[in-house]
Amino acid sequence: MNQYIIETNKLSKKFGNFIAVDNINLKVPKGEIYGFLGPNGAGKSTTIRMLLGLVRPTNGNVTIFGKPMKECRLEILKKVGSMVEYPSYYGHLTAYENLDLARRILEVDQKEIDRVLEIVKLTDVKNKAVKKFSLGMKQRLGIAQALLGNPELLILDEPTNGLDPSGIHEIRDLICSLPKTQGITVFVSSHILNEIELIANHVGIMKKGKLIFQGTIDELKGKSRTEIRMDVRPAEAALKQLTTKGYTVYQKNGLLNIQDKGINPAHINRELVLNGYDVYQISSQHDTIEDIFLHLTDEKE
Ligand SMILES: Nc1ncnc2c1ncn2[C@@H]1O[C@H](COP(=O)(O)OP(=O)(O)OP(=O)(O)O)[C@@H](O)[C@H]1O
Repeated sequence: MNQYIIETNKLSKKFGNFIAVDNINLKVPKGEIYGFLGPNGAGKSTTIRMLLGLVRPTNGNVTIFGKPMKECRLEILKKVGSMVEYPSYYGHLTAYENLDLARRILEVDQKEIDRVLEIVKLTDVKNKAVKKFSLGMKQRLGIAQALLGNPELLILDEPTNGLDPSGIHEIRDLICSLPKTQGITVFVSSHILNEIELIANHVGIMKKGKLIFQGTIDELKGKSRTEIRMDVRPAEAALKQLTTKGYTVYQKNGLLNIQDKGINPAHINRELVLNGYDVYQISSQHDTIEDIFLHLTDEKE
């Protein structure tokens, strides 16, 4: 079988003349947590709706479990669990009763209810009315519902939206456990990199409908730039010296700055000192992964 659980080929969606999703080629490896990132309006939800067959692509196609969505929709969706909006429940019914309704519609065995409640750690409160649940508990119940029938793939659209830090923590731990304990591949969207960085091994980053990055978290970190700041005198002459050596240098507030990938402050320091410049101060700073994300998704760029 194909090594990718989800693959899209030039997947696109237009609403009138507006291109919400523009030619994206997603590759989601089996057994991994794939973080689907991007600012609000970048096209994440529209993509997810196409993955679930809820929205028809304008162009391109979706392959899940190696099968084409267009022809094998029902067969595929039997093995996919999803939570794409705030889940809605009957507040006066218990967690168990709500899941019982859902599992009847899905035609899965009643035993599934206790299994999924255990995974999301809601067994102790299964007989409590859902109206008494916190938002975090409701989200966990939504994930429990998505797990009914033991899917191979779970698709979650912003599952931590609106949660407090402890609720976020609970959902994060739960998502992290799923590939290991249940062998499930998880595709999860978020507009917050920090959340995804802690759980995902692979990420796709959307900006204005385009997939501008796809790869591992380590590959994303590899895009980090180093910024070197120096107090060198005389500054003008030092700037010329470094420029002739091929560095792109600019002057700001009397200091010289170089911003690039893979530059070494020790090499620059040596170059300056050996050529008779006085280096009063030199510092280097790496982009954090958050800086890289903001830089990639910056609307101005
Ligand atoms: N049915 C629709 N008709 C017209 N435009 C739409 C429709 N659905 C989405 N859009 C537009 O497509 C763009 C992408 O929306 P989408 O919801 O996919 O983004 P998103 O990345 O999920 O952001 P958010 O997190 O805010 O939902 C937005 O500009 C949105 O206004």
